[in-house]
Amino acid sequence: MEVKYAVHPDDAKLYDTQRIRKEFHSSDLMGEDAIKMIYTHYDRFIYGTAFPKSKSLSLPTYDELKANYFLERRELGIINVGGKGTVTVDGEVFELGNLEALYVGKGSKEVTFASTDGSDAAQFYLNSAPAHKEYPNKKATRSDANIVELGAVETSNERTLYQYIHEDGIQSCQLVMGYTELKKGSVWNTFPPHTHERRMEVYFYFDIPGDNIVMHYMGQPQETRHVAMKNFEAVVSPPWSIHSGSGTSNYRFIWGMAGENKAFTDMDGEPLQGVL
Ligand SMILES: O=C[C@H](O)[C@@H](O)CC(=O)C(=O)O
Ligand SMILES: [Zn+2]
Repeated sequence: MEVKYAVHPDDAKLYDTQRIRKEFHSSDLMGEDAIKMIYTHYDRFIYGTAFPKSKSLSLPTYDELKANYFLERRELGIINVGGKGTVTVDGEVFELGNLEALYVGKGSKEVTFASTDGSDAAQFYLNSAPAHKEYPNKKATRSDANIVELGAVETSNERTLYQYIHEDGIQSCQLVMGYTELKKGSVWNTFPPHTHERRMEVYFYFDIPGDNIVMHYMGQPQETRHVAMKNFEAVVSPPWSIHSGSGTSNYRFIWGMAGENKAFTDMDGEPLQGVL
C-alpha cells in the first residue's frame, strides 16, 4: 500500500502544489482488474478501490497491517460507483447496484469483488478504519439512506447528502460514510466550510462529467490551498483542515470519516468572511 503520513499544519502551509498533492491527494485510483489501497496515518484510515472488470478480485492482506486477513482488526465500507456487481463476504453474496453501499464488519475473512457485466463493470470505492467490535454486515440502497438536503440554488450549493454508515444508520465502530450529490447548476460542496478536530475525512470525487474539474479547498481556515480534482480522485482532509470544493459543473463525491466520534453535527463551522 502507498502510505501517507500525518502532517503538521505549520508544515503544510509551506508546501507547494506537488508536495500538497503527494501528501494529501490520489489520482489514478480506479485501475482495471486491480485493488488499490492507500494507508493514511490519520486515524489509520485506509481508502481505495476495487475495479473487477474481467475477473473477480479478492481483498488481500498487506504487510503494513501485520494481520492474517484485512478485516482482522478493521471494518470496511463500500459504495459502488459503477455498474452492477457483487461483494461476497465469507460466502454470503451481496448485490450492489450503482450508488448502493455495504458495511463489512470486523472478523470477516474473505471479501471478493465481481462485476455482473464486464462491459458495465462495478467500481467499488472502499473505506476502512480500525475496529474493536463486530457489527453485522449490512447492505443499503439509496432509499435506505438518511437524506439531508443542504444549500440553495441562489448560492449554487444545493445538494443532497445520502448517509449510509452513520450514528442513526448502519452501525460501525468508527467509520462514517455516504455521498453527496450536487443539483444541476450547483457547484459548491460543504460551503460554508467546517473543520472537525475529532475526525479526519477523505473525499472521493466521481461523476464529474467530461473535462470538468472540481477545485477542492483545504488547509486551516485562515491558510487555505486549492487541490485540482478530476474524476475518481481522492483528497485527504486532516482534522485541522477545511474540506470544500467548487466545480465547473455539478458532480458527486463520497465522504468517509473516522476518529473520536461519529456525530455529523460535531463540526466547527467557519464563517465565510473569516476564510483566507
Ligand atoms: O463532515 C461532513 C462532511 O464534510 C460532508 O458530509 C459534508 C458534505 O458532504 C456537504 O456539506 O456537502
Ligand atoms: Zn467534514
